[in-house]
Amino acid sequence: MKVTVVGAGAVGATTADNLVRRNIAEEIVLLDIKEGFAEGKAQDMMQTSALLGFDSKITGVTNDYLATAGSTVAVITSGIPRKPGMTREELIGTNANIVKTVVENLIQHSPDIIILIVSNPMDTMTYLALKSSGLPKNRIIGMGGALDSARFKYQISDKLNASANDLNAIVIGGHGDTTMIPLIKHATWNSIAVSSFLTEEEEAEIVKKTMVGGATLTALIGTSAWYAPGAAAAAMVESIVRDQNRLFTASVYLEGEFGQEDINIGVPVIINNKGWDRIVPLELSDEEQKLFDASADAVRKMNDVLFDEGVLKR
Ligand SMILES: NC(=O)c1ccc[n+]([C@@H]2O[C@H](COP(=O)([O-])OP(=O)(O)OC[C@H]3O[C@@H](n4cnc5c(N)ncnc54)[C@H](O)[C@@H]3O)[C@@H](O)[C@H]2O)c1
Ligand SMILES: O=C(O)C[C@H](O)C(=O)O
Repeated sequence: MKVTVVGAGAVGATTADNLVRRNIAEEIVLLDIKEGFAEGKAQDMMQTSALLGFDSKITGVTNDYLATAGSTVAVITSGIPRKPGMTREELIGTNANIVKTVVENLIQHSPDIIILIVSNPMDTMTYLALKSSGLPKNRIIGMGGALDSARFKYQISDKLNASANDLNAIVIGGHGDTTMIPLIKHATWNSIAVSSFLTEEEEAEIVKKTMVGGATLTALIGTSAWYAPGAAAAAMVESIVRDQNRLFTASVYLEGEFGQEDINIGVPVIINNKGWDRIVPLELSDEEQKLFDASADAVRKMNDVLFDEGVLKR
């Protein structure tokens, strides 16, 4: 099984590193537009195999899509990350054309491919990948909710002094500082509602910290995060290639589900070898539905930019 990772920068290389060291795919191709960059990162990772004991093989290439032929999955991380003080949405001007071209190139050599979009603004990039490629909706998945949910669990675990592994908690909606919706009232600690251990103020603090999780790290590091994003992308790839039927929140195309249509946005889905297989129904309170609708409005506004700028035709 071959997996391609496009973009050998911080997130792409971390995704590839997680894939090789955990033997998730036999063959990984790391592709970047910067001459020699992916080749160097791939060699560096291969040189850890004798130390870590994996058998996967990773090859780096400079913009050579022939090398990606026959890939089962591709993870697209190519594009620019934000700097402190920026929003993810400000990246659209540069990243839209990169993502569109990369998708075209991938499909040309791997017509049956499942594509996982990481580049920001992720929900809009996922919508662009779907609309520009014409691929079946189940084969285009946006990675954001898996990361945001992991950050949500981290914040709850920190507050409760509990293991994050004992928590069940998801974030739905757009992958943006103001659009994501951490569902605190649905969160449980091994089936016990976390609300029963937290004050309203503590819950609000957890939700706020989760929503600005990416911005907080960007301010600290000077560029956006990569360890948890890479781990989240690799976990989703694993569920595809090992047909695990894991439940993640992911940005998928809605056709009336959750009261929305013609949009890619984060909802709970099952991920397996078909891509995203099905949406898992979830009852939202009136307040949660209102937040979801507002989040969809904001994502749709970003999607409109694609049409206004002529990247997509109506
Ligand atoms: N969805 C998420 O949860 C999430 C999480 C983290 C980062 N991101 C996004 O992922 C993207 C990458 O972040 P990063 O920190 O890895 O950035 P980075 O700058 O470290 O790496 C990006 C890489 O993309 C390459 N690239 C640019 N154009 C290309 C093209 N046409 N073809 C192939 N490669 C190309 C660059 O050469 C660079 O190596 C950003 O847009 C960032 O905002 C999303
Ligand atoms: O914060 C960012 O810009 C990158 C990514 O979307 C993240 O959440 O880490």
